[in-house]
Amino acid sequence: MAVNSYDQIWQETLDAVHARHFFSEDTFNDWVRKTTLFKIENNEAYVAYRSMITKNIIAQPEAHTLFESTLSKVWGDAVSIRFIDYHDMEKLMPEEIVKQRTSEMIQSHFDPHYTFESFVEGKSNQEAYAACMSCCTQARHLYNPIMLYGNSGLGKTHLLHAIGNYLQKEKPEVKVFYAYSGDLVSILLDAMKTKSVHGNTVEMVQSQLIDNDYFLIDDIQNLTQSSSQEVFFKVYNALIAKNAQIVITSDMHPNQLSGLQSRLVSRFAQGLIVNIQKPEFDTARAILQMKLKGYEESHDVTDEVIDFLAHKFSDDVRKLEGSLNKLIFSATIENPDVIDIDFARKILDDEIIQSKPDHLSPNKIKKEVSKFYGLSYAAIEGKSRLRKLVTARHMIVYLTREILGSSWTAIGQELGNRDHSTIKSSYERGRRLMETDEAFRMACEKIRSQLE
Ligand SMILES: Nc1ncnc2c1ncn2[C@@H]1O[C@H](COP(=O)(O)OP(=O)(O)OP(=O)(O)O)[C@@H](O)[C@H]1O
Repeated sequence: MAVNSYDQIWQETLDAVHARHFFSEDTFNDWVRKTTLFKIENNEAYVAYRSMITKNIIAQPEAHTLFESTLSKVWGDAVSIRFIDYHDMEKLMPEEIVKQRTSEMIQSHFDPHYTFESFVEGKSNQEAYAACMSCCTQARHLYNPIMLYGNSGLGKTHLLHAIGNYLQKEKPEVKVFYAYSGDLVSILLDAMKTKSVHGNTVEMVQSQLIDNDYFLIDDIQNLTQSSSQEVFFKVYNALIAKNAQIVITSDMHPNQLSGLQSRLVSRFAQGLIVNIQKPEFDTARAILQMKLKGYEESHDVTDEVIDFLAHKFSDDVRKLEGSLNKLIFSATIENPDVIDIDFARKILDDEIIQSKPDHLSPNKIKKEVSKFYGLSYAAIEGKSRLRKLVTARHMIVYLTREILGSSWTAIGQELGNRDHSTIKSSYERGRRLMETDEAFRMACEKIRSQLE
């Protein structure tokens, strides 16, 4: 019988005992729950307790009888129970103890908020979303491993948890393992330490890791410890051989993963490598709108604020969320009629200053763009619609908004007092050109690098 099944049986037994209200709520949660069923052999069940208080509670004759009758029902056959001190159990059945510990070590927990439904899809992340979703729904794993890479805060962990949550709900029979790579290293190092005392723990952990249908590892770049990489390599190969799906995340492309053995990196390249980029404006906006749900009644946030946050903090969705949270929190204290751009600027001043390159100003951007296109300020600020002038204006608006997050009005002033809506549509035009016009995009990169 697998260790996990004993856990399940004992869990059911405890729940049934709990339902009888034999123990007070506190006694049950503080003492009775802290027991473990290790084994049932020859109709004898071995249950361990960790403190004498627990023992005194569970071994009273009436309680003992209740446990035995309940466990017999759950087990499907009459059993008698031997309550044993955990440390004695360790001597009696070291192997079971080790199995128990390793199964505790590798249990996976998924954040219930990180689901596919709560993930906003956009051009920047749609491939990653589709790859993760399809590995859950398709019977055959077409891409193995799937590797998601991208900067911090762009939703990689969210997608791994979304896979876990989806599978737990839709396919509960499937076994899913998730770990942050640093935790996986600790699990493996712990196993290596206990090896000499209780048999080969590493092998046990290894076989429990392989006994999964989905294997999700977050931030693989931190798996730098070499003996852990050895074990990981074996586990990885065995999982691929049995067609278990592997999904890995990293903050960089596998080719740049310097701390990992090249044989591992080359294996990652055999699957599907997908880049997650920073959310484009519309996606950042949609993320904010979604995070705002539930607050609409109590807080009126203007569209301009949403646009402002989406421009300013889209490099990292964590910062995007954080800025919105800070606004909502401050609004709860200061109680403004509406969360408008002035309120947002006042509250987020520190964040804006931190993320704004301090050597830059709208004027410096105008200067660099004018130089690049060989145009005078007067021509740029004037009314002529010559193509080169129009392009330069789009470039100034686009860069000033992207880099500095300046308001439409401030940018308009820099461009000969053009109005708010002209600047806004010029920015939209600039954004489209970035996607469709290679020359514009390359010019933008060149100017940006000059500015930096
Ligand atoms: N497209 C999205 N839709 C909704 N929420 C998102 C999206 N992308 C990121 N988030 C949210 O942003 C936060 C940071 O995301 P996450 O932790 O998944 O980033 P990450 O890429 O794993 O970063 P790191 O490499 O630092 O671990 C989370 O709260 C997540 O829910």
